[in-house]
Order: sequence, then structure tokens, then C-alpha cells
Amino acid sequence: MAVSSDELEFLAAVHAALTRMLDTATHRVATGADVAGDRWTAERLGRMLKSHLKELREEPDAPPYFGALHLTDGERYRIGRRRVADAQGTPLVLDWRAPVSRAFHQARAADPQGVRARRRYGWSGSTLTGYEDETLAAGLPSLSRLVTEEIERPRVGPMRDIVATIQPDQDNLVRAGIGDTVCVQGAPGTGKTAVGLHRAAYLLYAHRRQLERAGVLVLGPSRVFLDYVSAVLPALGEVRVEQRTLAGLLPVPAVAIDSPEAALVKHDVRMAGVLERALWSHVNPPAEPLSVTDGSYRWRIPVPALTALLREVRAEKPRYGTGRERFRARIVALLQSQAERRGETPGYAWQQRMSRSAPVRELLDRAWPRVRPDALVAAFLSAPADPALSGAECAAIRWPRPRSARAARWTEADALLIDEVAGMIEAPPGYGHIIVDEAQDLSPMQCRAIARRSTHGSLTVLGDLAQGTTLWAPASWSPLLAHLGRPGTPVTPLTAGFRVPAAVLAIANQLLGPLGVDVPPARSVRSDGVVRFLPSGHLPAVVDEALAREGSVAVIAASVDGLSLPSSPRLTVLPAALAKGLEFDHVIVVEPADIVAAESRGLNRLYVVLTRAVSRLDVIHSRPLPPALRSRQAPQ
Ligand SMILES: Nc1ncnc2c1ncn2[C@@H]1O[C@H](COP(=O)(O)OP(=O)(O)OP(=O)(O)O)[C@@H](O)[C@H]1O
Repeated sequence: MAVSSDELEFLAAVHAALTRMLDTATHRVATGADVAGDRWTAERLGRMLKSHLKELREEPDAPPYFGALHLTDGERYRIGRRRVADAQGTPLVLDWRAPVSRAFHQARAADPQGVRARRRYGWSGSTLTGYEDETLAAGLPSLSRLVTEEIERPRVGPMRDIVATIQPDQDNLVRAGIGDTVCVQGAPGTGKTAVGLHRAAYLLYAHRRQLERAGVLVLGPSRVFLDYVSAVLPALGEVRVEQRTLAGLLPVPAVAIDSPEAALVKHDVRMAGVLERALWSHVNPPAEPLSVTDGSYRWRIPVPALTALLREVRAEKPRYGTGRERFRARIVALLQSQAERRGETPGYAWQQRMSRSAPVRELLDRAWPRVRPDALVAAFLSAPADPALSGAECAAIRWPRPRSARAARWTEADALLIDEVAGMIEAPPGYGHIIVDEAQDLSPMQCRAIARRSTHGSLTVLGDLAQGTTLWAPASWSPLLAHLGRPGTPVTPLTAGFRVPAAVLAIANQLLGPLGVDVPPARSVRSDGVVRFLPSGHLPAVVDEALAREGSVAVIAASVDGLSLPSSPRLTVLPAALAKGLEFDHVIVVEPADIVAAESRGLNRLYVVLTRAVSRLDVIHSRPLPPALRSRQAPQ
């Protein structure tokens, strides 16, 4: 529909309001520090104002609103990525996360939620090009033209937000309560990553105070993936979410790689028990009484009393570090009661002196010594032994020669072991909410590293069992949720695929049977898409042809060494192992049989690779196709 003068007038008012908001924010940053009473307030205020200014400056050319709601009570609201208010503070545009905005995504003919009509705006940059009205009474098409256009647009550059076209089942997940842990089993391209990022933005809006203190963390599988999604949250007005890989949270960087046999042992949940035994083996009942000189007195605690104290503290099951301090405090309390019986009135300074006295320190160092997590893991891997591990398992993880922590060449799994021990000694800082993407790949020990950072918060667990490519990827969600400390969390499926067109999905879905995972297959909301199977000599021509079209192109192979291809900013040449979570308009898969053969979960890897395609998939091969792909091979 052409743009009416009313709409243009309204847009001009929104632009004016935005300019005024930006001017005010800039002015406030300039003067904020002067108006604040003290340095602390000035700093806090300054930070707040700068972050507000940064939010306003993000994407100045982005459309200021994407929709309008016309309610049955006559009210009209525009809805955008952030609130825009006029000089009097009256909102012109509501934030998409505000309660009223929910109806924009949820209302339908069967459940109109007080909505008479919904308007969707079309934009080219910041120019309004038209709009589309949906009257709920008349019933709705399953997807509007503007939504279809957005879904089918060519992909260039980083991932974009989906706030204008979010679907009701996605919206329910985004707006789930702060206390709810949700687990989403979603086929490729069903919007799991998008849902996770929008949920982070929503929670920060709806529970700002709580989460600003506790923090929100998005965990992704790789740096490449995090770079790809990094623009979404700032575009939604949220610049305060940490986006990391799990490895990036761990106490030591990985510089070496484990053999598959060693990795399997180190990622196994039994390692938690093994390390727990190794840590607590440092605590031993004292062999000698404690004797402390205090002026002309000498206080004594006999061995049985010390042993009883130690047992009492251990029975309370504290963390190792807390336990050590509690044991010290109980010893001092016992000394204090002796002093009081002698008529003394010991105060705080006396308690401090006793607790730091050499005999008390020496006793603690023998009975409940400090332990450095990396030193413990280095000692264990130098000579592994535990009843829970077989001889072969110990041999798989044993270092060829003993090393100190300083000389160690840690692997990613070692870092997890160190983190596990560190967590037994002292709780790591936690987050108010953690969003875990590609969660199907997590090992039990990785789940535990996440769980101990969310003891007081909730989780959004996103993944697809069919895309599990690690040695420990499970066939069902329940063990993984249990390791995350959230057993019994209901699993919500997403099956409408927004990325992968029907023709490509038909090929990829053939792999689901042989993968042996119990997941509902995806159905595509896109009827477009082209799939071709071509002999390997065609690769250069196919790449040239792809680059002549609009959109991003990826050549994905088991190994990209030796592939000589033209250089273009739109062409990504990618080993199959790095494709997870990404998408490209045109995907060219080279030798699928090699991808399958390269690793034990090669078929899952191929499933991931095939489902990166947004509109075209070319499979280039000279070796026979994997059996699962042969039956429904597309015509050449
Ligand atoms: N409601 C929607 N409207 C428009 N586009 C959408 C919608 N939901 C998802 N998309 C788009 O579909 C594509 C796939 O989304 P996303 O990467 O979040 O899927 P995913 O489930 O995480 O996929 P995978 O498991 O394959 O990594 C993205 O380009 C995303 O923007």
C-alpha cells in the first residue's frame, strides 16, 4: 500500500523526537558529571548516560518502527526496536518488549487479544516504502507478504534481528518468565539463535534491575559464530550482554589438543567424582594437639577434639575453601571458650591474633591445606589413579611425563577440570541468566561448568540433537538437562524452518533416520530453493556463477587446504567443522563423503553443512555420495 500523508507526518514527528532524544542524551553526557553530588554518583551517572547515548546511536538508519496495532478500544500504537517519546514524554513508538507489544506478535483470528488490525511497515533503509494491513476479523494469511520477503531476503553480512517478524511460538519462548529455564529442540534454521538473543534483550528490559547486577551471558560454540551474531543485541538496544565461548570463561587457555580417548575420559561426568576425591584427600585429621601461647597462658586442644571439629565441618558439606575457614573459626572459638573459662574477655583483635598465630596456621596447612586447582590437576594427570577409572582410561589421560602446573600444556578439557576443582573450592561469579546455544554439543563436564555459574539464575538451552557433532553429544535432552542442574525441564520443539528452503530440507531430512536421534523433522516456510548435484570439475564455474548472483556464498569442505578459489568479500571458504550456526545464501558442499569420513559424527556434520543454505545448495562430488543422500538425489 502506498504511504499516506498521515503516515509521512507521523514519521517526521518520530524523526524529530529521535533527534531531540539524541541531543538531550549528548548534552546529559557532557554535563552529567558536573551535576552529580559526589564522584561515585558522577561515575555511575556518566556510565548510564553514555550507555543510553550508545544505544541511541546504534544503527541511526534503522527503521524507527516496524508495526502498528489498532486495538478494538480505538487505541493505536506503533511498535519499534526501542521506545521513542516526544518532548512531553508521550510515547510515539513503544518498545517491542513492552507488554502491549506482545499482541502484535501473538494476536490471530482465533485469539484476537483486543486487536482490530495490525499494520506492518516496509522500509528501504530508513525510508518508508509502504505498509500492509491485516484485519484480524477477516482471518489471516499464514505469513504476510512483508514477512515472507524478510524471510527470503538474500543474506549479506552479520545476523540481523527478527523483531519485526517474530512468530507466536518463538515469541512465547522469548517472553518466558525470568525464573523459567527453557529448552528448545529446534531443527536447523527454526530461529533458535534468534530466539535466544531476543530473549536476552527481553529479559534485560523486563527485569533490568535484577539482571543489571547479576548479568546475562550468551554462550556460543565459536568466535566465528559469536562474531556473526554480535550485531543483533546492540541493534535491539542491548549492549550489556556478555557474548562468550565456554572456553573463554575457563581459568586457563587451551594450547594443546587431547586424543579422542583422553577427551572422552576427561569430559565424562565421573571426573567430577574423581576430582572431588582428589581434592578432599588433602583434608586429614590432625595427628598432634594444638598448643598456642597467649601471654602467660598456653591453650591446648587435644587431637580428639580437633578431629571432632574437622568431622563436624566436613559433615556440613561446605565448599573446600569455605570449609577451611570454618574449621579455623571453630578452632578459635574453642580457644576463646577456654580463655573465657579463665575469666578473660577476648575481643575481635584477640580472635584475629589467634587465627593468624603460627600454631593455628601450621595446623590448618597440615589438616586442611590450601589447594591450587591447576596444581591439583597437574598432579592428577601426571599420575592418574582412581577407583572410578579403568587402567586403560588412566593410561589415556596420563601425561607422558610428570609436569608442574606451570610447565603444563593444557587442553580445553584440562581447563574444565581445573574449573571444576576451582568451583569445589569457591563458587565462581554467577549470572542472572545464561543462554546456551548449540547446547547439544555440551559434555557433562561442560554442562557442570555452566550449571555452577547459574545456581541462582535460569537458563535458555537451545540446540538440535541431530546437529550433535561431539563425541559425547547425547541422543536425548534429559541427561544434558540433568548435568545442567535442571532435570525435568520441558523440551519445546520449533519446527518451522525460516532459513532452509523446502528443496534443501528434503535432502537434509533424509539423513535424520540414519542419525538415530528422536527429533521432529523441520518443515520449511519457504517454497523457493534450488539443489544441484554436480561432478567435481564444476567447482570453479559454480563459484563464479554463485558470485554473479546477490548474497553470500560459502564453499564448505572437510578440509579447505588445497582449494584454490577466487577471493571475494562475499565468498567464505570454510572447513565443515566451523560451519555450525552460520548461514549463507548459496552453499557449495565439496565431497560430502569426505565430510562423513572425517570424524565419527561425520553424518551429523554433513547434516549441519547442508542446512546452512538459505536459497541454493550445490553438492560437488567425484566420490560416491553417502548412502543416505543417494535415494532422493535431485535431478541434475
Ligand atoms: N520469525 C522470523 N522472521 C524472519 N526471519 C527469521 C525468523 N526466525 C528465524 N529467522 C531467520 O532464520 C535464520 C535462521 O535462524 P537461526 O540462525 O536463529 O536458526 P537456528 O535454529 O539457530 O539454526 P541452526 O540450528 O541451523 O543454527 C536466520 O536468518 C534468522 O534471522
